[in-house]
Parts: sequence; C-alpha cells; structure tokens
Amino acid sequence: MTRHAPRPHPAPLDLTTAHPLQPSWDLQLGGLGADALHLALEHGLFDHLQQFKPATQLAQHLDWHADSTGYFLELLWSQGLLERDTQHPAHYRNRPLADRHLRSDGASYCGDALMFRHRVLRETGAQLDDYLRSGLPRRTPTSVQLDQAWANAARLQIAQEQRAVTCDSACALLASLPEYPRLRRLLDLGGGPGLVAIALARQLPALSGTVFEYPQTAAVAAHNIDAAGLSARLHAQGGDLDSDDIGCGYDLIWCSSVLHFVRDLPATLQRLHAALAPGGLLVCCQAEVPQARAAAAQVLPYYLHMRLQGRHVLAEGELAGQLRDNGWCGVEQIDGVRYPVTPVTAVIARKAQE
Ligand SMILES: C[S@@+](CC[C@H](N)C(=O)[O-])C[C@H]1O[C@@H](n2cnc3c(N)ncnc32)[C@H](O)[C@@H]1O
Repeated sequence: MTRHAPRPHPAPLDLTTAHPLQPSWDLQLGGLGADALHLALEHGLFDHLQQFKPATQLAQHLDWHADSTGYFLELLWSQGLLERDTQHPAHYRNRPLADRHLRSDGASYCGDALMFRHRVLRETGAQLDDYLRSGLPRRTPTSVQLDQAWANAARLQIAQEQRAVTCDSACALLASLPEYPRLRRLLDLGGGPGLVAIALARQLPALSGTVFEYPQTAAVAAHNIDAAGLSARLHAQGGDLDSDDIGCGYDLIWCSSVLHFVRDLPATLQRLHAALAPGGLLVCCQAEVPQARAAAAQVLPYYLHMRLQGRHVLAEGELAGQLRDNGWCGVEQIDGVRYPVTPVTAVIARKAQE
C-alpha cells in the first residue's frame, strides 16, 4: 500500500480580484459592443425608443425575432445606452445620451459619424496584417481624390461631430483666452464644413474671416455659411494648403486636426506665423501621443490608421516645443481637451507684437 504525502494548501487566492487575462478579454468584449452599437444605428433602433417599449413591440417594428431582440436590448441597456423599466416583461427606452446623439432626429445626431468611425476602425484591423508585411500603402491619393473624400466627410460625419462636440470645445477654449474679446479676423484652416467658424462668428459679432479648404470641401463650407446667414462676414476659400496662399493679417488661426496632413510641418508653421497679424494667436487642437500608458490607450487605437498611412502624429509636447524653438511666444499647452473620438491637446502660441 502506497502512502501519499498530504498535499500542501494552495496559495490563498483573492477570488474577487480580476484575473491577469481580464484586460485581454475586455478588449474582445469591447469589439462586440461596437458591433452591437453599429447594428442598432444601422437599423434606426433608437428612433423607436423615445417611449418605454417591450422587446416584442420593437421586434414587430423592425421585423426582428422577439427573443433575440430581448437579449439585444438587454445588452444595449448594460452598455449604458438604454434605460430599463423593471416591469415584466422589461420595457426599454433611450437614455438621454441616446435620445440626443443616436436618434436620427436628435438635437446632435452623431449616428453617421459613429458608423463611419466603426468602419474605419474595423477596416484598419482587417488590414493590419498587410501593413505589417508591406508597410505604407503604395498608392497615395491625388489631391482631387482627397478633396472628394474630405468634401463627403464635411457633409456628413465631420459636420455631425462639429455640431455635437467640436464647436462647443472650440468656443469654450477660445473664450478662456485673454485675446478673445479683441478677435476680429479669423482663419479656420482646414475647417471642413466651417461650423466652428460659424459658431465663433455667432459668439463674436465683430469677427469676420475665412474658412480655407480644398475646393470641393470649401463649397460645403460656403453652403453652410450661406445657410447660417453669415456670408457678409465669413467666406470659404478653396485651395491646397501645401501650395496656395492662405492670406494674412489674421488675429486668430484656428487649426484643428489639420497638421497631421501637411507635407512639410516646419514650413507650414512658418507660413502660419507669416499669416498672423502682430500679436496674433495660433490655436492648434490635435491628438498627440501621450507618455502615460492609460492616456495613450485612448489615443493610439484611433490614430493607428493615420500613422500607418504615414501621417504626422506628434509625441506629447512636440508641437509646443517646435513652436517655442521657432520664434513663437506665449506658448501654452492644454492636454485632454474634449473632442470627437479621443481627447486632443490644444497648443496656443502667439506672434510677437512688433
Ligand atoms: C480631420 S479634418 C478636420 C476638420 C476640422 N478642422 C475639424 O477639426 O473638425 C482635416 C481637414 O483638413 C483639410 N485639409 C487637409 N489637407 C489639406 C490641404 N493640403 N489643403 C486644404 N485643406 C486640407 C481636409 O480637407 C479636412 O477637411
């Protein structure tokens, strides 16, 4: 008869502490949540949930399977998009954020922008293997192709994001600067649909200025300026920022998520300096790659696509450093500014008074 030695007790385990693999599982679960949101938007689900409804009623509207609809609604509730009424069977309706941003006639609908971002992120994931094997894409689009794509974006997703997010952040940021009440001439460089220039002109009655964009995109901005009744103070100028004249004598150059795309960053910064009036202000809002891991995790997935395409995405503090080294004064930096998809860094720099 063999005798077994008594087994040692297992090391004590805190059963409620997450397993080290939990961050990997969370990444995978996030992907399914994104698919669910995309599908809900594609089918206009939030348009049907202004009032509490049971899954059976929604399933009838959308011609879906009733039980599956129940599980789907419960998932969206768990993700913070829907409210649940605990009667049996459960009834669901939009939470205020869904009513405002996800219902197609909501005040700040962002559904197309969210679906666009979803597609780009998924495509980037699908192409990652190719990028790793072959590096940068071999074909670069012509400026006409770029203009066409940006004009489409300006009509839809950029307009939705400017209305829902960017205009408020831009106005609040600029209003916090001492120069704000004295601003008279604005250049909204690469302003897309021009809604930031329009919002600023509404806040500052003495402000006039230019939205500079690729020609077809400038036409979208011109249409919006006209519709806002601001054609006497704002105009849209078509051109290529890399090669065409951007004007001069500006008190403020607002430059949001544009420097990623310029051919020669130092040369562009010099041209911006020359375009400002003495004492004029450059305000650049764009993502930089943070040093801290948690902040980087918010920025890097979104900008991976751009970096893989060879665009500039600067390191934290890099733009402010370049401006300080090249004759700009009063350079300030504000990190974590609220912006579409990921927070950005605002860099504020001044041209010296003569
Ligand atoms: C990411 S969008 C940003 C739009 C807007 N500033 C905002 O933050 O909502 C970049 C914009 O820069 C414009 N852009 C990029 N390169 C340009 C160039 N070389 N000339 C003119 N516009 C350009 C694009 O047309 C596009 O509208």
